[in-house]
Amino acid sequence: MSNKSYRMWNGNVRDAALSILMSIEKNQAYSNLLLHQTIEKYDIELKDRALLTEITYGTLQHKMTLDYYLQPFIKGKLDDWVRQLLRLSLYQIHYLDRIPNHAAVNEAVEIAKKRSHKGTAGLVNGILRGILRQGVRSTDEIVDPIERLSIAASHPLWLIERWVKQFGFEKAETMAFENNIPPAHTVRVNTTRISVQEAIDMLLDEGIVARQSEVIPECLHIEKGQVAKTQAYQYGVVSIQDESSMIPTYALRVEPGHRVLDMCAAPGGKSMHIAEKLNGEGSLVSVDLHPHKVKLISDQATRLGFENVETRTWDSRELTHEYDEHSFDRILVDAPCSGLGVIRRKPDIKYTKKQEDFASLNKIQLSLLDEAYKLLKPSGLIVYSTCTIDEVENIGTVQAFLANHSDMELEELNILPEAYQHLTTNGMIHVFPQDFNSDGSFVAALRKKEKHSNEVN
Ligand SMILES: C[S@@+](CC[C@H](N)C(=O)[O-])C[C@H]1O[C@@H](n2cnc3c(N)ncnc32)[C@H](O)[C@@H]1O
Repeated sequence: MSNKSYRMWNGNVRDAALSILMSIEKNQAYSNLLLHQTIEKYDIELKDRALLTEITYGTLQHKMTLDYYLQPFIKGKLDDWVRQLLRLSLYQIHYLDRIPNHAAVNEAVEIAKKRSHKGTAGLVNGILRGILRQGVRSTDEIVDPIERLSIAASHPLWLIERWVKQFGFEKAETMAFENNIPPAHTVRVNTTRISVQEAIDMLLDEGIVARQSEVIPECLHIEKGQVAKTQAYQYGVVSIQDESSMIPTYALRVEPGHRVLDMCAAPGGKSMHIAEKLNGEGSLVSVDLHPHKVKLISDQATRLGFENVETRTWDSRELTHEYDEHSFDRILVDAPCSGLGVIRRKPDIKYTKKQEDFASLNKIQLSLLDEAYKLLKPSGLIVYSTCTIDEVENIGTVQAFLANHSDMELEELNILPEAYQHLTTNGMIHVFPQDFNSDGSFVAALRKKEKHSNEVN
């Protein structure tokens, strides 16, 4: 059977989920992008869209647990697509109460018939009916607690071992299970245009139910409806952004009139938050490596109506070729990272990241910070942020940077909203997904001293 002969969407949700999962497994696509593209391309209706998203994400999130459940029922080798079909069918049987078990089995058998022949359909039928009769084994049977957590929460063993070492078992366990829960939907109100209450009312007029966050004042939690298609979004009243992604702009202490640089800016979420804080006074240069990504930043600036945002396609490790040293009051380095804080949005991350990735990321992060240092005015501020919770990329990178720059020091994060204060230490904050139901992230604020200590006297 060639999976390639299949269109992503032929009107059957499970069949589409199977095709998407196959592409992700072969590393041909990222889960969030492929799902989004498929939904948009085929204009899949709301009901099917919700089920397709749930089955695709759920199967991916629980992949290792599903394989553990399936293993006793499988004799011999299976084609990849058959295994994937079994996983997504068992996901529905085990995790989704509203889908009758016989419907999940019948759908699987029909798909197997269409994609192959009666023999495969019989095999799928036999395995799934065997599971319905006997039930699945419990992960409690796994003796070693770290191995058990790895299977029960479906995260690779090395990752659980790493987290237990860095944060202790309890925190690692909570985070691993939290990663399998759908993320909150949040937006940021463009308070240069409208008050938070006016934004809530405007969204409600379009059928969107939103409430103000108790953490960041300009953040709204969306409780019902899709914001991306609303006029409130199109007219630049709100922007879609995770709440913890709003922290770096606070830490940057942007004031109207500042000259600000965002060195890793695409798709532009934090850049636009900075532009809102500038409120039309001062300027922002938003840089990213790839032209197609830089276009996304310009599109956002146009949507929000900011004229003081300049976008550039450049390698930010070489920005001193373009700008004089000491040019900027504020610099954001929202660095490329492993993304371990956003596993809820992109479950494939937990299976594709490798131990060896951390060293190369650490190197890029430090090069970006070194370049930022040169471009920063004396007494200016660099904010280093990531969407990972890994200590090597976070505290590790900051410490290595500080060791090489004696005139830089950590700046207290007392500027952050009150709810975050208990998580800040020495100018750094680590937010875990379980803390506020937001993405996991890290932020450090680094101030350049007025004069280098060697220059005193
Ligand atoms: C975490 S994302 C930034 C998200 C963005 N700040 C936002 O809030 O929407 C990191 C970005 O860094 C960019 N990047 C990676 N290496 C870079 C480099 N050497 N120079 C400039 N941008 C780079 C990537 O293309 C990616 O868009």
